[in-house]
Amino acid sequence: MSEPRRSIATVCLSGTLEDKLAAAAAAGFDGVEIFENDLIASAASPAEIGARCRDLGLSIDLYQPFRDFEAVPPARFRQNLRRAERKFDVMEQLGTDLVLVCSTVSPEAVDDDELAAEQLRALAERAQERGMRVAYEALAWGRFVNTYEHSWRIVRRADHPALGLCLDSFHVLSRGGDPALIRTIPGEKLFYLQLADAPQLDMDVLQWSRHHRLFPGQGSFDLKTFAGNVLDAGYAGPLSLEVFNDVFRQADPKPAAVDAMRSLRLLEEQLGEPVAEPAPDLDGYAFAELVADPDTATRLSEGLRALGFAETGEHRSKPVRRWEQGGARVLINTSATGPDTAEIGALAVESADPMRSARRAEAMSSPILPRERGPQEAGLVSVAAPDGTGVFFCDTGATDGWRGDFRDTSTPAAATPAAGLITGIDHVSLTQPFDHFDEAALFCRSVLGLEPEEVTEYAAPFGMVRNRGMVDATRSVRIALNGALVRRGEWAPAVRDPQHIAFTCTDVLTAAERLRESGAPVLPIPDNYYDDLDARLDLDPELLASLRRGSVLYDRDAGGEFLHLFTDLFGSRVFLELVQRVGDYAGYGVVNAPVRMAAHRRQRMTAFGR
Ligand SMILES: O=C(O)c1ccc(O)c(O)c1
Ligand SMILES: [Mg+2]
Repeated sequence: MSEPRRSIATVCLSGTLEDKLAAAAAAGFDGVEIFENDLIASAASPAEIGARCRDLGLSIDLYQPFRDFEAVPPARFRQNLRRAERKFDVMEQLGTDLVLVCSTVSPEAVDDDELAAEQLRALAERAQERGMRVAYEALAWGRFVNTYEHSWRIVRRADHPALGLCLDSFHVLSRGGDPALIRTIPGEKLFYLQLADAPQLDMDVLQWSRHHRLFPGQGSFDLKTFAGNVLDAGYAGPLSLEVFNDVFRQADPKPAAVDAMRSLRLLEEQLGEPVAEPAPDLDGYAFAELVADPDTATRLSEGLRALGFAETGEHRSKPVRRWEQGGARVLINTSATGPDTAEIGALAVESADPMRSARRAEAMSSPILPRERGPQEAGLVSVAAPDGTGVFFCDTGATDGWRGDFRDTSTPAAATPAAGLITGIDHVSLTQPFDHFDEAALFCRSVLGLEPEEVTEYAAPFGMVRNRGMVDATRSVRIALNGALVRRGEWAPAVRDPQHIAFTCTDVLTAAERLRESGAPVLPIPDNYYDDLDARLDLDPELLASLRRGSVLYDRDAGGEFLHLFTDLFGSRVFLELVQRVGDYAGYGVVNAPVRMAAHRRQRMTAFGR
């Protein structure tokens, strides 16, 4: 397969037609499908739009959709032909030669393949006279034609060189269709390929299609097999994204188009295209960096010390200090301007080949961030996740590694009672801005090579929340993505977009005991929670009493158990967690998140009287 052309339907993106074209071009697409409504609302003439696209380096690969054309009575058919000629005029000015006709949903249409084929043939004949072609697409909810097999029977019957098929992965896979037969269709009859993923939802297929489509790799459709069959059949047109999605329709089109491009590259990679070097193996976190104002940083430092961390280094040129315990490393950067400010500025992962990680990121539409670098400082490479969090690729063991950027300040660690129980970073949890949840998952997947885990949705005090873990093959790097299911209202109490670092702890109950004695800022968990644990899980009374005493939360799954505790908030959104996985527990204690959220709300109310 030679490098395919990449195309995107304007319906995928938010804004006016001009906004959409600019975003598609900036993200590197070769072409667009112009959705009719976008053109109709534009003040630019079709010829001007055509010229704009040429200036931007975009071809117009398809004009769409032309609806309710076929299998109608003669009077309607004459009107439809007239309508088609007007659209051919538009296409001529745009400079495109392919129109998409989707299978009829009209109440006037009749169930007559012969008639449908005959009328489509007449349309193709008119198109051909004008140097154009018609791609017939079976909508999953088409009145009579709703499978690609059926649309192919009609196209074959019509037997006209200017009539072929448009295959859309959504319409085939949403109905559980078998894409294997695509391979039997001659490649020259496959005029166009539209790609969309979707989450597996049990709902009306039209609603599903119009609101919930996703870019490839964001949902659960097997697009690799689908697109592979289309290419194997000899299809030589563009790979085109056609994603109707309520969130993307209102999201900034520039990053959305970049995300779309990333999704196509990931799919091409799955199809065997060498679009990027493979993601190197990861081996845990090198560090996590918290950026805070000086006051909040002081409280964070005290919090880390209470958890048993020791300050071990000071950055040579930046206001950053290094804290460590076991394999857990946290940088505290005091460059934020307060008040009450702390956030996770960056994550750093151990990469088997940091430069290869960086090249892969660039190939996956995540440019390397420019970085100021002082003398004697390592050439660390980082990229930005969609939410702005920096991601560094490190080789901590290397002689010129990031540690050298710090002057050692190791003073004998203050003998904090909890010292020694923390061994590393288990996961980092990031709340995604509403518009970026699926984008973040795709970033983790395509750039970092993490695999997505199950999506969990739960009702929390301030709204529905989605959670999805992203994890590497050896489970050494886990990122927990969280996001609201609907855009958050103005009623926004408690913690906005919380973020936290979860440390691996060898014994959370002992840690809790010691932290309690030392007066560390452990988040208090109410009795109701423990009464319910007892009712649900019938835990050993002694264990239950220890959990309750230490404000330790508990969960279990098929693989094992999970004990965890949280700290209070530092600033308005950051907190820390100690976690202990017993056996093969795979989750993140999501079931306990609502209790934690309400507890943080109480903490904020007490601290600020609001
Ligand atoms: O939802 C629709 O109407 C619609 C229109 C054109 C398409 O290509 C499609 O897949 C769906
Ligand atoms: Mg389609």
